[in-house]
Amino acid sequence: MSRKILMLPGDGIGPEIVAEAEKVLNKVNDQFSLGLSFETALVGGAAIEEDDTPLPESTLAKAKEADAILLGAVGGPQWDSLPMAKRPEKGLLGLRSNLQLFANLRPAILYPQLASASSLKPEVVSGLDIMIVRELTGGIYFGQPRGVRELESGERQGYNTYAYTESEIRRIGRVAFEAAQQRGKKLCSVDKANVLEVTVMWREIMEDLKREYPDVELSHMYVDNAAMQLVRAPKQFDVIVTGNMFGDILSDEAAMLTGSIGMLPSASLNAQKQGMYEPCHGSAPDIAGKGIANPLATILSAAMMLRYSLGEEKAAEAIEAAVSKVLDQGLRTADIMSEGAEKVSTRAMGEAVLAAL
Ligand SMILES: NC(=O)c1ccc[n+]([C@@H]2O[C@H](COP(=O)([O-])OP(=O)(O)OC[C@H]3O[C@@H](n4cnc5c(N)ncnc54)[C@H](O)[C@@H]3O)[C@@H](O)[C@H]2O)c1
Ligand SMILES: CC(C)[C@H](C(=O)O)[C@@H](O)C(=O)O
Ligand SMILES: [Mg+2]
Repeated sequence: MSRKILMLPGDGIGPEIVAEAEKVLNKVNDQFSLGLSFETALVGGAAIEEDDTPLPESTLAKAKEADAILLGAVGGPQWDSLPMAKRPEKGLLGLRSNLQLFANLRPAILYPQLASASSLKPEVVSGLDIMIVRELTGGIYFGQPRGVRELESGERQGYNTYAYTESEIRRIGRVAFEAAQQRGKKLCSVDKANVLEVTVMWREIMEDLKREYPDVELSHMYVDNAAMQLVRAPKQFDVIVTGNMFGDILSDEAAMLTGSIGMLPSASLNAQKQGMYEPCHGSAPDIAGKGIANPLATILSAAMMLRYSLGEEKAAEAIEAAVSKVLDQGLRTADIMSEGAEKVSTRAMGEAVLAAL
């Protein structure tokens, strides 16, 4: 059985980190006889340069055919002045919406070896293991109408629409309840139901779903409080479910609890469990081309791919164990460096994971 993996390196540090993850995937492919075949395509700024569009038809076609996709990152300052529809980020958003990848899983796990790399006190974060379930194809990211219009006064007004249908909320709610059932059985739904009608309905639907999952303890929290609680006492959370934009923000915040955004992987799944896997961070233009980016979030995203889209739990665990081993060996990229550790490059970190496999 051959399974197709599409690699989309993208921009900035994307190609550097995807190269390391690809080596790791190749190695487990051999070790576990996974029958994976790889293809590469352009997305984001790299595709704009080549094809004048952030999501070429050929890339979308390959993405639809693939069993799973591994994406590096898109974007960069050289494309920031383009009109919204032509920006690199539209390539990523287009993939998410075209493939209906509505369920974004962002686990924030603190490796014990990195307790001192977190900006929070070790006792606050030690043992941290939370899962943020972010809705990814709706909400204010995709709501219509949107744009910039001119008012009668002649002043310009920018506007976006925060909208969710009941079915969109229900399907992400189910993913989150099921995730909680397989973990600590606690689900916190994050909203702004004291101000926004759409999230009043969100809260009602989560309450309604609760009856189908009597073993899960459901709580609700306003997003501003959630942002605060995440740094005050993050271990109170097990699974968090929230909309697209709140999830974007809270997951970057959660990343820092684990020491660095360079450690946070993600899975974006559709109803068929086809998935796109990517680190939560961006293209990091400030360090691109220097060979110092942390490839572990991307390597851990490859492990999530094996687990969620390909059903290869053993291979996924092998990668995760290898990552843990290189951290045990004291190897650190600059972002997670601490006293007494050995600072290594992107490539050296990738090679160390390979060796640990
Ligand atoms: N999924 C994606 O493709 C994605 C996600 C976020 C941002 N972006 C895009 O990336 C560009 C830069 O955005 P930003 O600066 O806000 O966010 P960013 O995540 O790219 O960078 C934020 C900070 O984290 C650091 N960082 C990020 N990843 C790292 C890694 N693997 N190792 C070490 N350090 C790392 C960067 O050096 C930077 O200081 C923008 O164009 C943005 O739209 C893309
Ligand atoms: C690049 C951007 C469109 C994207 C998002 O906002 O979803 C990124 O920040 C992410 O978290 O994957
Ligand atoms: Mg983000």
